[in-house]
Amino acid sequence: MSAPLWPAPTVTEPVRASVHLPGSKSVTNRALLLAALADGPGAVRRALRSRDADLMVEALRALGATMTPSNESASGVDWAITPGPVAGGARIDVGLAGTVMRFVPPMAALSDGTVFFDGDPHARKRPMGTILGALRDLGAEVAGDALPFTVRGPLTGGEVTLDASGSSQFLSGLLLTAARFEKGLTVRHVGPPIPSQPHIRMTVQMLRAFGVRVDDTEPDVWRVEPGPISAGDFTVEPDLSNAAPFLCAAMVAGGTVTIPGWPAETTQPGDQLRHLLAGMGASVESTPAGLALTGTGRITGIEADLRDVAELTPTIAALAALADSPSRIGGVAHIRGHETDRLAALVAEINGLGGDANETEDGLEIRPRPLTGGVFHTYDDHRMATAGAVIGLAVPGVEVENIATTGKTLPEFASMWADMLDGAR
Ligand SMILES: O=C(O)C1=C[C@@H](OP(=O)(O)O)[C@@H](O)[C@H](O)C1
Ligand SMILES: C=C(OP(=O)(O)O)C(=O)O
Repeated sequence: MSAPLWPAPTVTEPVRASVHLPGSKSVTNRALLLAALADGPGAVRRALRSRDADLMVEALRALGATMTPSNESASGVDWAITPGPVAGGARIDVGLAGTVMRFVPPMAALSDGTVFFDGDPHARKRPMGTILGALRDLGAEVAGDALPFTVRGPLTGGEVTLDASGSSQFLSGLLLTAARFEKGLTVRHVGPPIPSQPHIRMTVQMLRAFGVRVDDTEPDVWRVEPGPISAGDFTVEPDLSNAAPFLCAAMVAGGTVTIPGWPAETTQPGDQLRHLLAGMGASVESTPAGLALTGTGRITGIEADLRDVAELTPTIAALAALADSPSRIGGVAHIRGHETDRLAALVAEINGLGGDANETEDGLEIRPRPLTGGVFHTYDDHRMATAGAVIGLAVPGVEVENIATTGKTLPEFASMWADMLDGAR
């Protein structure tokens, strides 16, 4: 059965909207895991409710934590979390969530029982070998080099060397549980640069917020001291990567989109949107109501290395396909291992609408060419779906396949999009 098609709304008038975004996926899934490993009951507030976050909650429950929701609303959910001894024997569904497949196995290795992991069909293709190899080097019994696999501890920690150039999540995953290893952990990265560095800073900063001592003073070396993870009360920031398509709407249609609650300081890579989108023609300012982006409907192409902000690539590529000058995006070879091969998918779908894009060794080249309507395939990738919605704003007749795939990180995307555009059509 083919997936349903969503007729992407086209705009004819400038947009004027304020868009409240729920919590960051990356912050939510780190906070939930740290709270489940802490030394007593704690709370994670305004946590994202989405497929990836729900998979994390179920994984933590399966490993022995008690997770109780309250105050559920459009801005998220508050979790009361009581850690338990990490239990073996669990079967964990990681879905297509990188944060679940890379962050939970080191926690599972605290148990001396076998824990089984599997996920969506495409999840079996996402790279796992680096982190599973590191767990093996540290003494865990690991069967498999990709999903499905089993992990059995306990491991006591120590030192490990790995090449995290394929995903920053290999490193973040090890660091998040490391304080609970008897000897702590020293991780040394050897290889090409690690992508998504802000996500590593997010890991280190959140570990410190939970009372863990981390030394990151030496380049490419991280030392986590053994000790308790302190229970506390943690509030999640809005998801700035999911702000991307909404901010882009003001660039495509003209007008202003405001995102309330944009943090003054943050480790989220989405914060870079302020500079990236300004470089493509927007004016961006902090206002008392939030971050406000004003666009003119004209988009300038971009030459950018997106290694640090790799998850923004699909949205930037969508804008580039609507720009009036060529774009060149580099530094993102590793996103071939994201929810889908994003470089291949973006080229296929932009060109499928009559565009002019090609892959390079580590990115994309996109040249201006008028686009026409058609089906925008999404490959179960939430960011492909939102990229299709951005293109559809300017191109009549774009139909986005399986818009429900946005539920990975933003289940309300379609209704939020419609609300934002109310009055602009
Ligand atoms: O740690 C995280 O929360 C993430 C790290 C990044 O992964 P990569 O380093 O694989 O790009 C990012 O793209 C992903 O969306 C979320
Ligand atoms: C790469 C992404 O997700 P994941 O956490 O599944 O790696 C993403 O959200 O763009």
